[in-house]
Amino acid sequence: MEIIRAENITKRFENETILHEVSLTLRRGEKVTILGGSGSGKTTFLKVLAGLLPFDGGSYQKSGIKMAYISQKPVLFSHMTVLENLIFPLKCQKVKRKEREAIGRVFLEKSELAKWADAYPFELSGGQQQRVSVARALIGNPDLLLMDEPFSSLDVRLGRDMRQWVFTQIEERQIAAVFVTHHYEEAKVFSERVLLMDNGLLKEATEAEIDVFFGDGLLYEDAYYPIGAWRMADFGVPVRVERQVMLYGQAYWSVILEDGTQKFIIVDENRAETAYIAPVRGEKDA
Ligand SMILES: Nc1ncnc2c1ncn2[C@@H]1O[C@H](COP(=O)(O)OP(=O)(O)OP(=O)(O)O)[C@@H](O)[C@H]1O
Repeated sequence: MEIIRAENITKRFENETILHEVSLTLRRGEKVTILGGSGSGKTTFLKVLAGLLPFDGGSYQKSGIKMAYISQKPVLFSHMTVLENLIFPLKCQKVKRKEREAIGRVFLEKSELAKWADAYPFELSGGQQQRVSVARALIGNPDLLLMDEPFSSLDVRLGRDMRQWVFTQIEERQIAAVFVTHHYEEAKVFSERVLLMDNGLLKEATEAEIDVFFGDGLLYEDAYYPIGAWRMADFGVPVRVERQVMLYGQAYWSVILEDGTQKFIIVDENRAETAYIAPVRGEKDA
């Protein structure tokens, strides 16, 4: 059974078109991952699906489902305790106080937050606040979970444990989910369907494109260049710039070193004095 159908969604901010006729249909319990470069429009699309942003063109239909949205950064009510924040969705669903507090305490236990039940958000670290956000999204028993890199602010162990817990909940309760991530393992493990947002266009991603996205290679003019391990260039090395290659919004430069070898480099715009040099086709980095 279809739960949402978004067709040809166009979204503009001022005069710039951010989403170009993006379509997505989801069935009950279906899980998709969306990958894409920074600024490609993933968050914008997720917010449109969540009903948090209006759109300019296309159509969006939902069957009467409960949705929850987990943003990159936690958004909690500052005047409510952790427990009150957590059980807010149950309050909206008119679950009795005693019952919702009991459910809340189980969720607090699962998210290793039991001792913070009566604390206020400002007393928690960013990672702890995010755990409250994640638990709050699940507690209301959603049919569809929209997740925007929810585990990226957690440390490695907690991120892994939370991810496992959320994935298990999604599986057991047949929750449909749209998951935006930069994490290879998350994308592969989580869903069979991986979509790629490329400058506001959403398309199915091939295995090769997924590998490219995760920095394992560069597809250019039908050739595949492994670029797995980045090396920092000595900026003193003179290079002759050949051409620029655009890939998922990222500019690579093909350059020739003095000894004639060709390299692909990414110039880190935040640190103009550094460049990252990648090995060219066939070359394995040490
Ligand atoms: N409220 C806004 N007003 C104007 N422009 C916006 C607004 N929100 C987002 N944008 C622009 O829309 C584009 C897409 O942003 P979006 O946050 O959807 O990207 P993203 O793919 O989620 O990126 P990231 O992976 O870095 O989170 C960006 O160029 C961004 O600057």
